[in-house]
Amino acid sequence: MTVTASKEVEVNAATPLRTGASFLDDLRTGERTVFVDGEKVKDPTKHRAFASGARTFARLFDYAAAPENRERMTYTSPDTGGPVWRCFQIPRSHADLRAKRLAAEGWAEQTFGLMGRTPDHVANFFAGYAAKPEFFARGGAGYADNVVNFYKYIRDNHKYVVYAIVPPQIDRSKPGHQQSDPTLYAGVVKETDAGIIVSGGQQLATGAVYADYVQVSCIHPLRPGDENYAISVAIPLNAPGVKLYSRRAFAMQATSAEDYPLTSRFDETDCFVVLDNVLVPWERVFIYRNTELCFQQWWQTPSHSYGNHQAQARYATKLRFLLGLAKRMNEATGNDAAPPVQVEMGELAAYASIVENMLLSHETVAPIDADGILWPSKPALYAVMALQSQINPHMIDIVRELTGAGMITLPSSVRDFENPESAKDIERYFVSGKMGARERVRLMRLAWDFIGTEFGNRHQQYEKFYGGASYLVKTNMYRAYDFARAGGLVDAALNLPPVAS
Ligand SMILES: Cc1cc2nc3c(=O)[nH]c(=O)nc-3n(C[C@H](O)[C@H](O)[C@H](O)COP(=O)(O)OP(=O)(O)OC[C@H]3O[C@@H](n4cnc5c(N)ncnc54)[C@H](O)[C@@H]3O)c2cc1C
Repeated sequence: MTVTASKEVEVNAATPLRTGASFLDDLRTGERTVFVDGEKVKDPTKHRAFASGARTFARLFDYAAAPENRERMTYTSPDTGGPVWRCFQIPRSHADLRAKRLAAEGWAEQTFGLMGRTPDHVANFFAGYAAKPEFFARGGAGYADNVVNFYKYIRDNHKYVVYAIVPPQIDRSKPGHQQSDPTLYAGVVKETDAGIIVSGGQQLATGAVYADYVQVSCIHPLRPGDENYAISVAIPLNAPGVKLYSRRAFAMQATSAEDYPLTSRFDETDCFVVLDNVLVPWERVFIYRNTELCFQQWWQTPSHSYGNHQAQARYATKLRFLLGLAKRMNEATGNDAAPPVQVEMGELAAYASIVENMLLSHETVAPIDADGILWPSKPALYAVMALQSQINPHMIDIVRELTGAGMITLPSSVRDFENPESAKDIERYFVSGKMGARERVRLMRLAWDFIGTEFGNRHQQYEKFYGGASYLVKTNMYRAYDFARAGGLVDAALNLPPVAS
């Protein structure tokens, strides 16, 4: 949208911040192709699998648009002068990155860290791309403009982008072009004047049911012969030929919000994406048939660092929630004051504090490059990501250990409170020293939904894999660590002067 200002300077008019109501309207009329449970979904805002998730996303939009959160959640678009989400801000100072973290925590606190791909995740990747247009220019004229223009468009119009950047797990022993059919992996199959035609499948677009665009690219290293998969493009989720296959929708199993307090609100869904001859106009192509740029886009721009700075702010929030839950459960069981329990809680608190403080370290040990762009500390980022697949299950195990049968010894559902005959016993026996039966049952249900339900278990898989398989994340850490300094110490030890006799 452009208007002419009085002094005849052309400026872009600011699009008002997106509200929950406008997001739900867009979703209702978006006509995307989503399959779940044998059904083609007409309207995700009405379908049992997605309606409650849609309402949660709507609340996030409203939270960011609320005047009292404006300073925290938005900054001023340099192009329109209007407020836009802070996740799009390209940090140029340590204070900028801190402001971005506070915004990420603002949204994460609304979901207790239980939604990973909120609209600030991939937005941060695009901020990282836009910070380094010269990287994309290496692929040829026009690609830098394409990525910057798309970034400005999604920033100034408050668009929600997700990504599918991992090839399907069909046969990992072979590269894409040697699979039984080379069009199984998402890649270019034809080039036209209007754009490229993309076909194939890609995993795993979390949040895609609710988003406006999906970035399709590849984070795995590609080999010679894989050029067709070496692309980075943005595709509207309602473009002809885009199909989303949702995994089992946990919200459909939530018999009541009382019994499944988290499942019933925070299922963001994960979708396998199928592209069936989808036309991507050239303006939405950022990398084209270039294996080197496709791989390096994550590391030679700050995209991966910005996106995962947000992810770590979300994770730190979730761990704070876990600590709170464990504490409340100990209070309910009466074990809170037991010294061995406090030792276990101290261990949990140590892990949570490491994550929190490494997040702060992203900000304080962040170098600013020659272009004035701030890069969050890579060693601090990858140290936690590399260990997350180990510490997360260990922390969950400690909570399981602490609660004994507390999350299982519960009435079958909230309806047992409604039957006077069962309610009498439940109100009498399901109490704790400090809590009435209803309060205790609600707490333990919350814990079980966090840990034990399908929703809770998917989260453990999420924390292991959202940033890639751990052997790959550890490779990122290997690349980020200052081995020269470490090796220098050993050299110094080997060259110590002789000990005087
Ligand atoms: C809940 C969830 C949500 C996700 N959301 C998204 C998303 O929004 N967008 C997105 O693009 N991706 C997302 N991902 C990540 C992504 O789709 C993959 O799960 C992730 O990159 C790992 O790839 P893979 O699952 O194919 O596992 P594989 O690459 O097949 O690896 C599986 C396991 O095999 C072993 N292995 C394989 N090769 C090696 C090797 N060379 N050395 C050592 N061990 C090896 C390791 O144990 C590894 O963990 C998500 C994943 C999950 C679980």
